[in-house]
Amino acid sequence: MTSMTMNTFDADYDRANEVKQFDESKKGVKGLFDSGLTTIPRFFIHPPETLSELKLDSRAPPESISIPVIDLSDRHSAIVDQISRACRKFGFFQIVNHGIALETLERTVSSIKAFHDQPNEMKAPLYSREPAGSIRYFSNVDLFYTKAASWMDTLYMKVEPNSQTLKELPEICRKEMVDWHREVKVLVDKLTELMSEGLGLSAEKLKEYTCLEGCTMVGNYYPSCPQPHLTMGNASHTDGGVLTVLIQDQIGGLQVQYGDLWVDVKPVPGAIVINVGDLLQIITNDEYKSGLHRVLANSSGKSRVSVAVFPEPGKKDGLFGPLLELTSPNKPALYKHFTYFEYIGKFFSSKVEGKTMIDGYKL
Ligand SMILES: O=C(O)CCC(=O)C(=O)O
Ligand SMILES: [Fe+2]
Repeated sequence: MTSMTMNTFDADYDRANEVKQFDESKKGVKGLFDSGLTTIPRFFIHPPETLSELKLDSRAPPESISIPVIDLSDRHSAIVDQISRACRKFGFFQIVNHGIALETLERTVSSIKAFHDQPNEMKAPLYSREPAGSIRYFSNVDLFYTKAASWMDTLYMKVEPNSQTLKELPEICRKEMVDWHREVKVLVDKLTELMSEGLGLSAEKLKEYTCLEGCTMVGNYYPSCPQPHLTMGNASHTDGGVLTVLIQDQIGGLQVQYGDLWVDVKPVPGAIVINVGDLLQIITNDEYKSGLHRVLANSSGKSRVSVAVFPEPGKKDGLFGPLLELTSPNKPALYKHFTYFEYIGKFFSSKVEGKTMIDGYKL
């Protein structure tokens, strides 16, 4: 343990005050980066356990362990089979030949980059942690809960069920995000069918059960970090929802845990990353896995951008739990039932790191 990492957790260090000042500046990590700093503020330094694990990165996984890239123009049965296997093994896969133009993906990512690259005066009015705010920007969703902040800023956009909020999107990315939202809805429809078939269920089953009428989109921005070995881009977590649709630029840094290895989700031009969320792991009674993932602090010299879409169940009073079809005397339900309202309330009042909603509902 170096003295520097020890200092982070020193009693003398007025962490609470530094974090508060950072938040009140409304400038985000981008603001820190623009100030030209060469050492990161201490509250970004991750604990020794996390940092020592980063050093193990040289243990690259064997070639045979890689996140599948699935060709959606393949034979239907082959696609279902590959998706089913990827959801069971990693909870992550990428898709190509999905019918969405490369140019559309690039425009979406560029528009989010343009939002974050604006002068601070343009973004500061949107900086907020007000949970009810549909369109807002912040650095670290869990800044006041987490032990160590991560080197990222986020534009948060809750665009459904109230689609009027699409009109409130920042002008600089409005058209692009409206277009992306439309494309993703069609894609999610198709994916839930394939994932449902991959469980041996009818194509419509998962869609009907989850009723994905809500939607949150996030535009993540990871400025280059002067001390990438001391922090994270995005601390390890699982996503809480049913599935996540993610696009990333070509910089890289997203990794998925498999056993005790971290496997890269390598940027593939034109590919879309899909991952299983905690709710889907619960619904499928552990047939599908919600993959633990993280993003390394970016040291490329350029800012990394990703755009994640989280479709959400529309009915908050709806009950969720393992599907009856996926339980049997040999494999009883592993989770209790709960309302989505209760679930989402818990989700937003905890830190991101190591987060999993799974444990709270185990029987
Ligand atoms: O930036 C990435 O590649 C991943 C983002 C992510 O995990 C998230 O927004 O939940
Ligand atoms: Fe995530």
